[in-house]
Order: sequence, then C-alpha cells, then structure tokens
Amino acid sequence: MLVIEELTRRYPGCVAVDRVSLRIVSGSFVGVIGRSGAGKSTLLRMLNRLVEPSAGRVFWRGQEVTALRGAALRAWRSRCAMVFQQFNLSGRLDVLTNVLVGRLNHVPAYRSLLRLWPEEDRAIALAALEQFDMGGLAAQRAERLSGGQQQRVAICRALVQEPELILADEPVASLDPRNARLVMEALADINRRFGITVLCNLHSLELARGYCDRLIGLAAGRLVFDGTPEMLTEEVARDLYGLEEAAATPGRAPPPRPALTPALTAQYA
Ligand SMILES: Nc1ncnc2c1ncn2[C@@H]1O[C@H](COP(=O)(O)OP(=O)(O)OP(=O)(O)O)[C@@H](O)[C@H]1O
Repeated sequence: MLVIEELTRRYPGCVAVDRVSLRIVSGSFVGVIGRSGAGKSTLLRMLNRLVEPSAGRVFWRGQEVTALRGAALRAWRSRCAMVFQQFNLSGRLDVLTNVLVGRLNHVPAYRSLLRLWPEEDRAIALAALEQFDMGGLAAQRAERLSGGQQQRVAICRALVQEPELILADEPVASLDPRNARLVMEALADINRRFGITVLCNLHSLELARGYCDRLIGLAAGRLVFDGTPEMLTEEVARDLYGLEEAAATPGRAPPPRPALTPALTAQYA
C-alpha cells in the first residue's frame, strides 16, 4: 500500500501540490490526470523524492519514504523506478547498455564503469528487451530508434531495476497515437505480469480510461477526482478541467459543485 498524507509542495507564489491524501493498493495501475500545471509531475516526483515535499508524508508498505536519508533514500529510489517523457537514454550507447543501466544498483560500480556487466545481468536485460520484441535491437545505438522504441527501452531499463513501483511522468506525451498505445501496453503488461504498482501522468483521457484501473484528477494542486475510468464521464471530465480554469482565473469562482459527483468535489474546498 502507498499512503500519501496531506502531501504539499509550495513554490514562491504557487502551491504546486496542496494537501493531497491518497491510499493506493499495491498492484494498481493509477492514472494521474489534470491540465498542464495542475501538479501531476510535482506529485510524482515527491514520491521518489526528486522534489522535496514542503509538508506531508508518504509511506510505502509501512515505511516512511519522506523520512529516508542517505543510503536508505538511494535504496528507495531503486525500488521506485521513474520513466520520463523524454526517455533519458544515452543516445550514443547501444540499447542493451542503456537497459543495463537499470541494473546499476545490483552491480559493483567498477564493473559498470568498465562495462564489465555480469553475464546474468546481460541475460536479464536481453530478456526484458525480448519481452517487448526488441531483442533484435540490442546492439543498435539508442539514438537510431524511433521515439516509441526508445520509450520502451526506457521501460525495460525501469523493469530490470526490479522496482516495486513505477512512476511514469507523461511517458507518451511526445509519441504518435500508435506508439503511445504500444508504450501504454508495455506499462500495463508489466503491471499485470509482475504486480508492479504503476502511477502514470497522462494528458490523454482516452488512454487514461483505456489502461488505468483508477484515475486521480488534480486541479490547481488539489485532488478533485478519485474514481474508476467509468466514473470519468465526459461531463465529469469537463468539470474537472473547468475547475482548473476557474482556479487559475483570479476572482472567478469554481463551477457549482453539483456538476460533479459529491465524492469528487469533497476536497475542492
Ligand atoms: N521548480 C519550480 N519552481 C517554481 N514553480 C514550479 C516549479 N515546478 C513546478 N512549478 C509550478 O508548480 C505547478 C505545478 O507544476 P507541475 O509541473 O507539477 O504540473 P503538471 O500538472 O505536471 O504540468 P504539465 O502537465 O505541464 O507537466 C505549476 O504552476 C508550475 O509552474
């Protein structure tokens, strides 16, 4: 279980994430939706402590993540893999080496520096690539791959980390619709097959509805929707995005609450 308690991040002049509380069951595939600037990236990055919370706490399987320091924090980051919009591969390195980077926490530093990856790790990395039909690309330079292939390589890198949680920050935002679906399928496959909890920021409501089993909506840093994909009707989605617009317009009140189901607006106060 991932427990988020009153998580908050303030910046000068704005509250990016405002007292968000959530309980997420292990093995879920959760989509985080909301307009640009709603706080989705900040929320995800606080979970692996790339961004430090201003207030609030995070627990994973009973351990307080927000209290971790030094080696314990590094260990948490290896249990909790990130997938970024821009893939973050080393373009000049081959695909297999890029995936092996995910094994860094399992291999002594000198071996990785000298690229003396143990055979077992090479086999794990290759198996991950083969799982997504990319074994044949192992020797290619990463920069020669399409965006969709690069993102799936980044997902393989996350997978070989053997994480308990994957945080995907708009993983399909720079991909065409076909590649976006392939990447979402790769994440869904990992989630189903290995029971890895996935939290995924998404702009596309269609993908969010199609792949996630729970959706969380943010508007101006606040949790304004928490429900199943079926609950996110067109009308509710319009209201969710309308809340953001209202919050961003000084002097303009949010739309009337009855437009949303009561549970959805409970925290928009
Ligand atoms: N380092 C920072 N310094 C100041 N303000 C920031 C910083 N990072 C984020 N913000 C602000 O916090 C708010 C939330 O940003 P965040 O990137 O989390 O939103 P988002 O929903 O992920 O947006 P997008 O979909 O465009 O990535 C925005 O108003 C943003 O300008």
